[in-house]
Amino acid sequence: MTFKVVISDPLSEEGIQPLREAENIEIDIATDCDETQLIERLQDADALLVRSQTQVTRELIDKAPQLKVIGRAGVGVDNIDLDAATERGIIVVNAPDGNTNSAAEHTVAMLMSLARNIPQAFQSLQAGKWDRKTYIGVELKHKTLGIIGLGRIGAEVAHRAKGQRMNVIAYDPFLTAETAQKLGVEQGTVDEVLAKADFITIHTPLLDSTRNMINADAFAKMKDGVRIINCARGGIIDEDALYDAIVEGKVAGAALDVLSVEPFVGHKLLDLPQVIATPHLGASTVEAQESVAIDVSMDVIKFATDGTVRNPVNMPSISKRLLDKIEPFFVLTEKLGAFASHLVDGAYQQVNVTYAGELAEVDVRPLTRNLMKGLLTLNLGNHVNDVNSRYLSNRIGIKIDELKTTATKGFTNLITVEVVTEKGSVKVAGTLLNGLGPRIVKVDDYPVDVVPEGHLLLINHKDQPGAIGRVGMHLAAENVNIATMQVGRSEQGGKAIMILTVDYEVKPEEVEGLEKLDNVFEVKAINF
Ligand SMILES: NC(=O)c1ccc[n+]([C@@H]2O[C@H](COP(=O)([O-])OP(=O)(O)OC[C@H]3O[C@@H](n4cnc5c(N)ncnc54)[C@H](O)[C@@H]3O)[C@@H](O)[C@H]2O)c1
Ligand SMILES: O=C(O)[C@H](O)COP(=O)(O)O
Repeated sequence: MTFKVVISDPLSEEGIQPLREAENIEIDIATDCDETQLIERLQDADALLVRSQTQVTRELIDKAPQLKVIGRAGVGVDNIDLDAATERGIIVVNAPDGNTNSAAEHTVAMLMSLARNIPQAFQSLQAGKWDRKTYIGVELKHKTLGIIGLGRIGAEVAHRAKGQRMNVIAYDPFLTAETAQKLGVEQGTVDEVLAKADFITIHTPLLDSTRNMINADAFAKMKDGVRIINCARGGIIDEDALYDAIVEGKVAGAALDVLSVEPFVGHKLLDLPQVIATPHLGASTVEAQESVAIDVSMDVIKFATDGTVRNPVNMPSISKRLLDKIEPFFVLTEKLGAFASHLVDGAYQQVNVTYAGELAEVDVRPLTRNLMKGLLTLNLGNHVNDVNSRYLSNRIGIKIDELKTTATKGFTNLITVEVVTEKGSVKVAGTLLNGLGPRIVKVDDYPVDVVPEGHLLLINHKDQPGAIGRVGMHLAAENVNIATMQVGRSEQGGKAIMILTVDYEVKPEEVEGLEKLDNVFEVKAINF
């Protein structure tokens, strides 16, 4: 089957070459489309690739029925409705490293242009003037650069600023004293950065918590004559407050690559002679564009090939090292969840997943997401996947606990899921047998050895002579062939279970017939 990729913003031709060369991938370049036309092109699309221009709204996502991946050839994903994507189980990937250098270099270019009035001076020359007085600048050496957001780009800017012999003070909630020391940067609070800096550059994402963070209050805390650079995202600076601060003389100048609404042609800030601006060019270099387009193309190819990606945005990424350890267990976790889902009645309230043995040492969250996918699919359908299983569990109100233990009960690895519902609970344990695949080894208190494949019948009954025979006779009369049988009991003459593998899916009326047999308490049909 062909995997269709719609590209709605201009991407580097070299960068999308891997997609062109990939087998079974069809590319549809939809860069000239309006929204209605884009929705039409998305009807049979599996993936959508964008930059910052296309607004990937909830409405657009809702109207793209086959969409599985949204690729952002760049860093910022504020143009993509991540919640809507997650709810639909659509994985969003970006290219977090490909444009770091370009964005940092652009920031430095803006910093220098701002300090030396280069764009204004050139404009004046173009206007036929030789004005050397108006455009007197300031030096960077020994000035303080305040960096808000010391991630990939912020850190690169810090390196370069040190090269200009600037002092650097930075605030980032994740900045450790050790990293600050390594970068040669003073660590400060936001207020300290605002108060000490001669130049302030912003490198945070646009989030609810960063929207308008540089507002009138923040300007009031800054030095008089401060200069501001924003090559991150429009909306982080309150533009009216910046305008006022410049007009009042508090801020000596601003260099802006981004504003809250783009394109920002005609914005009032552009009328101020202290403002220089570029039309969102931070990532616009040949190198960065090729790199980010290759990164997302490779992730789309990976997704189309094995359903995994390297740079997920709406679920935690899994390092290669972790993936090597946990990948074999995905087949077990999904089946454990599916197995348990067939055994419980009532709305799920609590799910406890216990990991024992070799798994107790690693990050098991991806396995729990996969187990929840298995558990929810029976009732919610096939749109449940590893991306949205946590979201759907939260929405339903299921509390999930992950536990780790060294008590392996003789297995090298053991995963136990306990599902508590309003009507009761069930506990299923499974293991991955080296070379033999997954096995269910315990159902509630009954030790069993079941291969979770094909069509299973789980029969709760009383342990007494003839019970097995009656079930066998009944199924024979219904022409249901038994391939394997497992019997487990907690004590002689007590409650027991039979787990049968049968050749075909058992019909509901056949299940009802079994439940009418003497001393049969409950029958569940499980189909993998
Ligand atoms: N102008 C452009 O063309 C261009 C190019 C690339 C990236 N960007 C923008 O730059 C942003 C940063 O990119 P990056 O690759 O460095 O991302 P990053 O994730 O590596 O770094 C962002 C940093 O911001 C920090 N942060 C978050 N909230 C903060 C807050 N309230 N105060 C201080 N720090 C905070 C985070 O802890 C993180 O370290 C992107 O989100 C994107 O919007 C713009
Ligand atoms: O977030 C980013 O990666 C930059 O803002 C680049 O955006 P662009 O791909 O539209 O140039």
